[in-house]
Amino acid sequence: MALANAMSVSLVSSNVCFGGKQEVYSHESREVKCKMSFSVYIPPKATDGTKVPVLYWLSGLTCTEQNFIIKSGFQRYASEEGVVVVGPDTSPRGLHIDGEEDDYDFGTGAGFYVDATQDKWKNNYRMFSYVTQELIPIIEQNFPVISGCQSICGHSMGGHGAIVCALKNPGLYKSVSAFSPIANPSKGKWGQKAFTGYLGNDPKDWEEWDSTYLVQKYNGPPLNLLIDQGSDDTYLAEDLMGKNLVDSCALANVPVIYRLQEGYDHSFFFVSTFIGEHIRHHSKAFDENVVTEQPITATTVGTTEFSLFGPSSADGASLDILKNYEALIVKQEVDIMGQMCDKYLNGKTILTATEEEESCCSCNCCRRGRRFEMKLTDEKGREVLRLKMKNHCCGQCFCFCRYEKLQVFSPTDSKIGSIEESCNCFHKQLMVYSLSNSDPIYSVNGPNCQSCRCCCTGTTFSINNYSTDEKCGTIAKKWSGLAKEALTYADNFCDLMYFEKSPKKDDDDD
Ligand SMILES: N[C@@H](CCC(=O)N[C@@H](CS)C(=O)NCC(=O)O)C(=O)O
Repeated sequence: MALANAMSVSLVSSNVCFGGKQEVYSHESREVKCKMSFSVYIPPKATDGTKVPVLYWLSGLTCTEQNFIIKSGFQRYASEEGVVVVGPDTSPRGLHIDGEEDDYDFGTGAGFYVDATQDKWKNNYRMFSYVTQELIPIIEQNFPVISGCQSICGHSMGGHGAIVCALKNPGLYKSVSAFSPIANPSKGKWGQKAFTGYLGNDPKDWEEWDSTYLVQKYNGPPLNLLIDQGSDDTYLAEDLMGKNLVDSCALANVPVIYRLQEGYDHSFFFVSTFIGEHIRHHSKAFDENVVTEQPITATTVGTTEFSLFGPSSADGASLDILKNYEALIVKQEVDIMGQMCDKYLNGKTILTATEEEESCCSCNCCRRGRRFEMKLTDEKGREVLRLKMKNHCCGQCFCFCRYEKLQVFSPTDSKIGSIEESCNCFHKQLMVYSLSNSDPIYSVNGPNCQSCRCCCTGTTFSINNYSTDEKCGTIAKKWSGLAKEALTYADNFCDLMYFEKSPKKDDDDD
């Protein structure tokens, strides 16, 4: 009976939105010992009671449960992806604790998602336990969500709160994302003020609530961590310091995609621009068949790139995922590759590329110019990378010096790099670019024959590090007959790609 009361919620408002319902509820909270409000968006897919995954949203300083539901426009994407979205208030309210209402960045509207230890605050300012322990069962009891299928994201104070909730509860969330998180609160003025008040004067005690320290100890399943940060955010240098968290992730070998978005500020205009991408990121993580985790960091849309393998590493970006694999097979419509695979790939870690989409030109002369999309999957069939080529036919069908550009994306649709065919009439050369570098990171060098695909029985392409010219891989192209060669674009690209250990790494190992 006591449990039923603890779980009961009262409807405050309900509005139809993108075919679903945007609602607000209140309830008496066990953890923060006052009445709390939270928002719940129920997508059309779940309005008949069908259970769907749930995404928790944590807002920033000064917000209630209202700001996000009014300003971000997230409902369009939650409706499309079929995700329930829950957004709690940012602190307890109306407790008449001395000093509670004095500042916008402490007390009311500024709970910082910690469990306070200081006398004045410790009975009520328990937003961490509220979000991670009290709210989840309340939502599972009262709304159509799949138990245990949840992710978390947030903005600023809430962005950091989301990361801390995930770091302190390994495996509780399938993925985590943040907009402009207060990433190293022990070092910034917002964080120092709040932590002193809630946690006391000893900065050592703050480390338990600071993501930049916590990530060093993280030892759980993949976090699937995505962070967006505006480059023109006025709080970036003194309060947010996302780069500290990224560097800490690099040291701890915890993957993070950190995107510095050129020109954006700290406002909900920024959140509303990228909230669709975040919801899709979480939606992919709910799908067990997709690897949202990349072994490296960090894409940016602007000119800056952080890499988990050293801030100025030229081959940063997620193309490094290929280093985890020893070979890539391009799957063909007539699978003679099986025999080859058995022969050459026994015991190797492999990726398989499958062409996804064929459209536009069916005429043979245009087929190299048509749009296509190729999925690279690991041995468990989980997507690791995606290659896309936009349709750029026609008019050039008989030009030998065709300029082609293949875009490389992560499974969550972040652009990682590109592959371009250089304009050389005598031999085939492909250049592999990461996002921020103007120079290629690898070159793929074909034989000295433009039309080799029509006359060779087997061909080898070498993959070289562009700056050192060291060979780091091979593409073995096996001629498989005219009928089959005409079937896919994929087999024009390569049949079998071996990634050799780079000579430099071998040296290091010695
Ligand atoms: N200068 C702001 C600082 C607080 C702020 O920027 N809050 C962000 C989160 S850290 C926010 O979401 N504000 C509410 C809104 O924009 O609707 C203020 O005094 O309100």
